[in-house]
Amino acid sequence: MFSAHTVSVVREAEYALMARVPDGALMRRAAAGLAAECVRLLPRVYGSRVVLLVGGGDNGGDALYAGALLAARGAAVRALLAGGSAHEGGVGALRSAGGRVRKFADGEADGAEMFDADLIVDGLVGIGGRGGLREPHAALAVLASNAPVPVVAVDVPSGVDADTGEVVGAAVRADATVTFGTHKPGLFVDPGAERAGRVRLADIGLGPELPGPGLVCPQAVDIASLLPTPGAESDKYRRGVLAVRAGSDPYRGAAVLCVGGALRTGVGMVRFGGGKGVADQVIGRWPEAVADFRDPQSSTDLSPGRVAAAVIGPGRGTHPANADELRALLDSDVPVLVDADGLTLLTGDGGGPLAGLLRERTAHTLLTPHAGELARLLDADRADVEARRLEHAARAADRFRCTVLLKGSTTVVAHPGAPAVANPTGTPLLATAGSGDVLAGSVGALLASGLPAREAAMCGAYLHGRAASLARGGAPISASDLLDALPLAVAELSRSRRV
Ligand SMILES: NC(=O)C1=CN([C@@H]2O[C@H](COP(=O)(O)OP(=O)(O)OC[C@H]3O[C@@H](n4cnc5c(N)ncnc54)[C@H](O)[C@@H]3O)[C@@H](O)[C@H]2O)[C@@H](O)CC1
Ligand SMILES: Nc1ncnc2c1ncn2[C@@H]1O[C@H](COP(=O)(O)OP(=O)(O)O)[C@@H](O)[C@H]1O
Ligand SMILES: [K+]
Repeated sequence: MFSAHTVSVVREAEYALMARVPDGALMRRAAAGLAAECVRLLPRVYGSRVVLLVGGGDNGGDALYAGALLAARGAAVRALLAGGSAHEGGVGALRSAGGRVRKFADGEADGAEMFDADLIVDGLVGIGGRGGLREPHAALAVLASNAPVPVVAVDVPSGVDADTGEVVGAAVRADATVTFGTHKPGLFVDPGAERAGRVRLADIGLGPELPGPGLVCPQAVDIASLLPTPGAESDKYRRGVLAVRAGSDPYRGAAVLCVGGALRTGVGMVRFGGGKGVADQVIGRWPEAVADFRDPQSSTDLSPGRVAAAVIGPGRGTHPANADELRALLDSDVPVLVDADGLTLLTGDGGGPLAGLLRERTAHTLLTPHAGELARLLDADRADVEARRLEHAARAADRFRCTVLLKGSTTVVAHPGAPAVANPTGTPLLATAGSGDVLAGSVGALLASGLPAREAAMCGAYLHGRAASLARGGAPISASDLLDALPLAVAELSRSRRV
């Protein structure tokens, strides 16, 4: 599990560590880690051309000391200083090692050194960056991103907010980022994650000073250890029965995809509740599902003994009868996942009785909105939700006192009082109709297997993203392809558990 800490936490930890180590030791450790990554990225060090982009703070200092280490090994290192001042010790070290330093003039559009370089090191701003990049930093960031040369970012790509991943205006697009002491949340959450490239953590001895993380990014082994596996004594009831309330006459496919997502993730049984037209379609595709034609609003089917969890919403409709159905589910003691039309009902909940029920629930509850749905739930702007995904998911989790999985370019999971989760898997190919219905079924299956909502959400999002990558080897996929690939993703994780 990768851990990330916010800037204020990192600063506090750094102060505590600095009190115990000699002056300048941390920067030298950081520079050594950065230089090692540069060596990995260069075809060879001796005779290579390295350009450092250097801002006025310690981020620039790291770049300068790393440049000095490379210059000492025979690289031709040039530093372009953005602004009037730069870390004095770093400038001195680079010059002593044979590197050259020049100021990048305001309004200069050239930066020719960059286009001839073998590597560009982005030391414009790190965790001290505030707001969008100013000039000449912004111009340098654009030139570096356009040069056909690998870029390594120091601590965070300049222009990316380290805490949120937000990008306002120009930002460096790095091939690799060397981050110090701990990961920063913005390296795992888009749009920042997309700018960071491959992220490597350089140890500067900060670990003992750090409290628990603010955000985690689970890896295959973490998901594998959470994933329920049937044991010798398992039967279909012990493995978990999932109630699916998805689909309606106009949207029958949503029911088929949601039930399929559950079955292909692994569940004891799916009980599908809905009208005859849609139920026939579900059973036609998935004969192993059990169709329930009883009044869907009746809560008699919702005792925890009968079903272990329920999914409601995909393609279900937003009529008053659907609101009654949702109310009955929220009123039960069964873990519930609310998606799509279920979220719309929550949004249009005049006076908030449904939201009130949500807040009072003691059973696990999970909302799975995309950015548009979350914006409506919070009465916020969709663009703001996409720019600052963690903040908005956390706000919804606090407001509704439940777990929130926000879908999109980076899927994030928020749960009151627990570290946020950034999902590392997935591809933009997932942006295709019906893939959210598959996710809802898949996460529902994990809830029914007994995982708590936060863990079910992180496992389901991980599997869904892996399934998309495995489905057609990078070619476009449809939601149905995801169903075929989900078992491959589960099997891949099972293998990683055995290693
Ligand atoms: N504090 C420590 O113990 C350590 C810090 N380290 C490095 O130090 C960095 C933090 O250094 P600083 O606190 O000096 O901060 P930074 O160097 O990240 O940024 C501050 C500088 O950037 C300028 N700046 C801020 N926002 C800007 C914007 N939007 N446009 C243009 N210029 C902007 C400021 O005027 C200032 O000159 C870390 O990211 C890391 O690279 C490492 O050396 C490890 C140890
Ligand atoms: N740009 C993207 N990159 C990665 N995943 C994405 C992207 N856009 C959407 N997704 C994923 O695709 C799925 C789409 O779900 P959703 O928006 O509910 O669509 P639908 O309602 O058509 O099923 C979600 O799992 C989401 O995280
Ligand atoms: K940087």
